Amino acid sequence: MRDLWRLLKLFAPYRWWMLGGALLALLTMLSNFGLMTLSGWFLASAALAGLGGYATLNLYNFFLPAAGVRGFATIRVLSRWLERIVTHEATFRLLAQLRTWFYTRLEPLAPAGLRGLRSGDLLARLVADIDTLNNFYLRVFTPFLVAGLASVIMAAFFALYAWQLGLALLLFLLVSGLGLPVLSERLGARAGAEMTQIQAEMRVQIVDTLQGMGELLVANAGPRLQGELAEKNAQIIARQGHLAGVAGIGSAGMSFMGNLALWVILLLGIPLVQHGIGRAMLPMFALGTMAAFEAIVALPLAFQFLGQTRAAARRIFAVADLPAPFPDVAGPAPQPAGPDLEMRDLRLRYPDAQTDALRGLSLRVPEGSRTAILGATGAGKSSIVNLLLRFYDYQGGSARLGGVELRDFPADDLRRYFAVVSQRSYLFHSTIRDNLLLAKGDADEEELWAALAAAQLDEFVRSLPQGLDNIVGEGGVNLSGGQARRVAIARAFLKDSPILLLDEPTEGLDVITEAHFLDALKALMKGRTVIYITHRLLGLKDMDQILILDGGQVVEAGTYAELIARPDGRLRHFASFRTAAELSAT
Ligand SMILES: Nc1ncnc2c1ncn2[C@@H]1O[C@H](COP(=O)(O)OP(=O)(O)OP(=O)(O)O)[C@@H](O)[C@H]1O
Repeated sequence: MRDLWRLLKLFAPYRWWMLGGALLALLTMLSNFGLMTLSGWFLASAALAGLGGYATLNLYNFFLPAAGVRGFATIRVLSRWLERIVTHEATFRLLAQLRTWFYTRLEPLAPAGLRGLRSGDLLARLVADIDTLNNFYLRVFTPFLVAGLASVIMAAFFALYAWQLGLALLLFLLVSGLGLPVLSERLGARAGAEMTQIQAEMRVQIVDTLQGMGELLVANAGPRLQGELAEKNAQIIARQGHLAGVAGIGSAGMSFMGNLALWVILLLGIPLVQHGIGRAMLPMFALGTMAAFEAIVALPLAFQFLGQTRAAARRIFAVADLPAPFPDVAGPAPQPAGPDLEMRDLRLRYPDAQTDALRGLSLRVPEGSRTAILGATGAGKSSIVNLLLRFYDYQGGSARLGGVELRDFPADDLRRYFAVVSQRSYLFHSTIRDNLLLAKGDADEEELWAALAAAQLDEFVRSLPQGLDNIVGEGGVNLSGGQARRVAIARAFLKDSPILLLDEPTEGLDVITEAHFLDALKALMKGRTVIYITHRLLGLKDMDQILILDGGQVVEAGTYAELIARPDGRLRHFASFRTAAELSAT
């Protein structure tokens, strides 16, 4: 229940929308009850008046009850219409509120704090669990509130005429509205929980399978995975069958109780008629009982959703409550003296790792200079980028931007100083325009084209049927590797940050594309402080310094000319290997 209470608190800004929708639903329910009871009484009275002959007919006032019936019917239609509008509006607002709230909780966690979660699991929580929570208002909160209030009001109405009838109706509504759903929930709880679990596992497996589709095809592992998925599917179908059976028992039970209530009310009512209650009252109670049951028919489903909502709330809050991997500072942004970087004796260890990725790293990158970082796989090059962007915290030493410790910047503010072009620069499944606007949301058409021109991609984009509005496909599949990276360059132009981080930007490109690509990069480097992480030789001569990393430390530093001149130097060694490898590849 604590989770549901927390959910309600989260929805507090929209409480008037929620209450408004629920009260309109109550009005619909009560006007239906009014319509049925008044119609029952009216028809019976009219019939009795007819039986009494002409004299009684003249005494009988038809007009007032007929107007009442019309009034109730009109109110029922209008309130239902308004209820739909208000509850839908409330639902959309709550959904938006939930998604933004969850995203704001998730953002500070990424990437370090989300390491334990698989992407399929996260996706399920983001999409399916949030949707389930969204059911809370429409399928749990409103039905319970309406059923509770309507039952009391309807039973009180019966009790005005005879307390026995009011009590009987209330008891029937309580037993049917709470007892039957609780029984159904008990019967279906295990299957429901198992189904949620299997569905979650299946979602994780499907996302994983889709991501690794190429490998699976090559390894011919498709049939085995299909078999596993079919097995899970069969397990889900079996649970669905069980739940459908339970739902069937629930709705049959509800019908049975409704009819039983009708009989009991009639049996209680007949002696009351003999003791003075008007005869026309009996049909009124009968139809009223049938209408009263409409208030509780949604409860079995509400109970089912209650279970699902609690499970989804638990899962969502479990992620939202994950501790931030390191505290982010709030408050005014510090003012660094300039875009120069200095690291001293820096130590970085990834969470759960046994050893440090950076151990005692020291380097200095003066403002406006160009630094290349070389090193074997695992030497710690990308860890420097992770550290500068505050994706991970450092445990020892110091790292400063313009004299200010990185830890003293709010992370968002620090990231404004950096633009990144890497081999993994991600393109979203959207238009080229949207992918560019990511870097500068308010960029106008002219700025976008200027950035594309600087990245030497304008001609290509102009040649596309929809130009800037062409879809790039998931991860940029509709673009070549070189084009996708030029979009990343254009983004960096738009962002216009003083420091440029290039993390193996030409990796995977052929030699000619690489040379052209470097031309576009050179334009981007102009006037900026540059850190260029690479496995390639191209472009190294233009660097002011080259740092060679090994085991998370700088082991050699100097200009290209200095380092290549060292007979036993690593650059020389690397260059001979690289040239041999590049030659043998041609
Ligand atoms: N997100 C991470 N979580 C845990 N360990 C990591 C993570 N990223 C890197 N490491 C580890 O930290 C060490 C340094 O990795 P890093 O990616 O910085 O090396 P690199 O020099 O960039 O290598 P490459 O040239 O292959 O990209 C490696 O041992 C690696 O396994």
